[in-house]
Amino acid sequence: MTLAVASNPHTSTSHSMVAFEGVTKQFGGRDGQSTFTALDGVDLTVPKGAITGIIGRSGAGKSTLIRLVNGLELPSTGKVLVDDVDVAGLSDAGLRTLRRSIGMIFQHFNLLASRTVYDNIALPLEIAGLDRAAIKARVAPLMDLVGLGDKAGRYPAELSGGQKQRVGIARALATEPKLLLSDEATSALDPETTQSILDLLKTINRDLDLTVLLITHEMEVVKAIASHVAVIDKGRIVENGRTFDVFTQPQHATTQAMLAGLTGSKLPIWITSRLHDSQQGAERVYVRLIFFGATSEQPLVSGLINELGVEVNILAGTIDEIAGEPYGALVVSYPATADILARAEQFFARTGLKTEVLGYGA
Ligand SMILES: Nc1ncnc2c1ncn2[C@@H]1O[C@H](COP(=O)(O)OP(=O)(O)OP(=O)(O)O)[C@@H](O)[C@H]1O
Repeated sequence: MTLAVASNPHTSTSHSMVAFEGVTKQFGGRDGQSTFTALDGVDLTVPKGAITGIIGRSGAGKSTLIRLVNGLELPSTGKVLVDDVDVAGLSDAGLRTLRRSIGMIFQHFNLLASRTVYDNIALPLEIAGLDRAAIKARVAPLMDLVGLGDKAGRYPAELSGGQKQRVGIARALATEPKLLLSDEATSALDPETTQSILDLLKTINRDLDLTVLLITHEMEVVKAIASHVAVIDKGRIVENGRTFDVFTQPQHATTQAMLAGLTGSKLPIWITSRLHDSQQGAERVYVRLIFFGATSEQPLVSGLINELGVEVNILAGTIDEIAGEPYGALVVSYPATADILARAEQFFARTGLKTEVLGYGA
């Protein structure tokens, strides 16, 4: 572990690869300019060995957050620790060592057009002063790992977007980093290519035990591979935790808005238009049934129908996977008589099925 320093005996026992502690970042303020607060009191830990997503809209502060990790920016107040080392306290040599231990991939790949695939991947190793034999020993297996074993002599202009990002990933891995930063790495790719790059990142995370911190504005990316997520809005972390928890029970309005449609939370207009809040005189109740964990594997819809002894209409739904865990949401309606409502409540309590009453209607 290249970053371990003698003054910190706890480095190997820490569970966080990156820790933001009360980080604020302001820009401007000189020559009469007004200051702009890009990050405001950010507290966040990035667990070792996991894939963590930071999601937010354009201008939320994602790039600033990532640039603080490799010391391209320094916090105005607070601390950024990488493997327990305070980035702001590093000497130039320490900063160079830090940057070699952090790989980075970009939305537009940032390959050198005049260099072949092999030479692009070799570049960080040349800069680090490795000899030709050592470079070859490192680059050849990396090309195989990213599936470009037969493209060594090709130039970036001869590659597809997905292949370019594979070169970017191999280059990022050349110095055997412990942390990979991904800045919108799939935003310029089509959905199918995005999926193949996300699969590759997942494989690398697992096989190389590499911590991944990715920033994105695409919920799909987080949902597909990130076990942990932080939602950033106007420079503040408004919500964070396990992706499954945040996506199935979003607490903040920004998260809810960004998730609309992704996890079956947005209802079709033909349903919302017939709903009202009052139970008074309503014929039917509209309920969202949420399946996850143990409840995703049981025949609970047929159980509900049997229990109530009336027809249950299924109106909308989604069955999906979030960060590798099954998740489903079904919107159903059934008669809103006192007896049936009470029996449904009992059924939900007994089975542990999570539900949400959406409203009442005809
Ligand atoms: N060097 C700088 N000087 C002044 N303002 C800056 C600087 N860097 C970033 N900002 C401002 O800080 C805010 C956050 O920018 P940042 O690039 O971190 O957002 P982002 O979430 O990555 O957005 P995007 O997805 O559009 O890249 C923006 O309003 C931006 O204009």
